[in-house]
Amino acid sequence: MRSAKDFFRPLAVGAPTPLTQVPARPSRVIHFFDPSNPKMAAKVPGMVGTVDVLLGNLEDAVKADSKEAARAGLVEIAKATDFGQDTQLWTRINALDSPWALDDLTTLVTEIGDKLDVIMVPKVQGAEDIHYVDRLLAQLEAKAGLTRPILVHAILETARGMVNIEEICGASPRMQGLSLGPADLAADRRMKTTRVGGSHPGYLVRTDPVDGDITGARATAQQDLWHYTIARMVDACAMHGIYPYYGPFGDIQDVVACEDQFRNAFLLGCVGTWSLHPVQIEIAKRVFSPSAEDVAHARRVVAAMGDGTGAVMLDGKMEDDASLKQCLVIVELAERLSQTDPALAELYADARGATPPVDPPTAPAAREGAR
Ligand SMILES: CCC(=O)SCCNC(=O)CCNC(=O)[C@H](O)C(C)(C)COP(=O)(O)OP(=O)(O)OC[C@H]1O[C@@H](n2cnc3c(N)ncnc32)[C@H](O)[C@@H]1OP(=O)(O)O
Ligand SMILES: O=CC(=O)O
Ligand SMILES: [Mg+2]
Repeated sequence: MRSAKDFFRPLAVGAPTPLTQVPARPSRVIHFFDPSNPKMAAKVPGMVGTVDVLLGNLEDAVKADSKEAARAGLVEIAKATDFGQDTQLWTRINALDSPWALDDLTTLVTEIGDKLDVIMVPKVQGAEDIHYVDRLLAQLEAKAGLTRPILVHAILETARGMVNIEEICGASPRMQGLSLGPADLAADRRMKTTRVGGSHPGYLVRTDPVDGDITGARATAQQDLWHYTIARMVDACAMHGIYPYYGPFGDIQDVVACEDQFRNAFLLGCVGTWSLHPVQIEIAKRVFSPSAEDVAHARRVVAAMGDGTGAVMLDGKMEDDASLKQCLVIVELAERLSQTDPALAELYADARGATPPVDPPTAPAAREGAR
């Protein structure tokens, strides 16, 4: 364990000073591409500005004999591309127990460290994995003369990683966030599924039999296999001031279920998700941006709550300090997204115009009468 006084000191002489807060940049959609695939690589420059994050993937989904080509391809793309202010460049390196991880880190930080915002580390098992990457990154940053620390994002995709989730989140000031890795996590937990994310028709609840007739018609409802895991991840991230993300949704054609899964994660507190195919980009951007209706309602509550204390009635519902805090989450997110997304800025400005007038705060005497 490091002393609190040392936590924000660089881990190598000449390395940049660690950040005390994770920059709050939009990351609704983390778009994966394989830098060794010429067709995908060619599309990357044209995607700048259309996604919040472009992620050059070096790990799973890149063939073993293409690992070096993917790494070299990413270096080439990063050097040749201006990512502008609104699109970040991330990478997913190979697993720390693979023969490629060390070369991934060494090459990427020394060659394109000034362009890389976040390094995603797969199959993180505990704080020791983050400590290893943390020190190595500091040495490489010092060697490369970087002035800004590269942040670290861990994928939650082993049972051990789940058990150690809090210590992973708090292992380094570099920690930017966590993503759910449902495919590897399902395998590691020995879940009996064969899908990449999403739920399963066999995971359901059924209503009780009527008059003891167990064979009669009984409604069932499919449940979310990932509810516990996502909720756990959201709490751990919130506690440590870092960001939670859904991960891959592998059924590219089922855009409807993809949207549902993303929305569940958004409602539970995730800030973004991965897109594996261009068709998932707009879904992710739409779902992880609050709706105009929610923003308009949240603004009404903020206006109605005045100094933020006490209770008021709005549309027949009680609002108070706690519901105000929820509304502020929505309003602040809308304002942040408006700074980088002109279409959302317009949408949310229109929502302001459409906002119905706020009822005057209910006077204590009137509230008495309403009881
Ligand atoms: C499960 C655990 C994990 O680790 S998930 C993360 C790792 N997996 C990935 O990163 C997968 C990334 N995506 C892909 O490899 C492809 O999208 C897969 C799913 C294989 C589908 O590819 P394909 O059969 O070519 O799709 P398609 O014919 O519909 O493509 C249409 C055009 O779009 C392109 N495209 C496809 N995916 C991307 C992408 N991620 N980024 C940029 N471009 C993409 C295709 O190359 C194709 O281009 P064109 O029209 O032929 O010029
Ligand atoms: O890497 C992602 C996963 O689901 O596994
Ligand atoms: Mg995985």
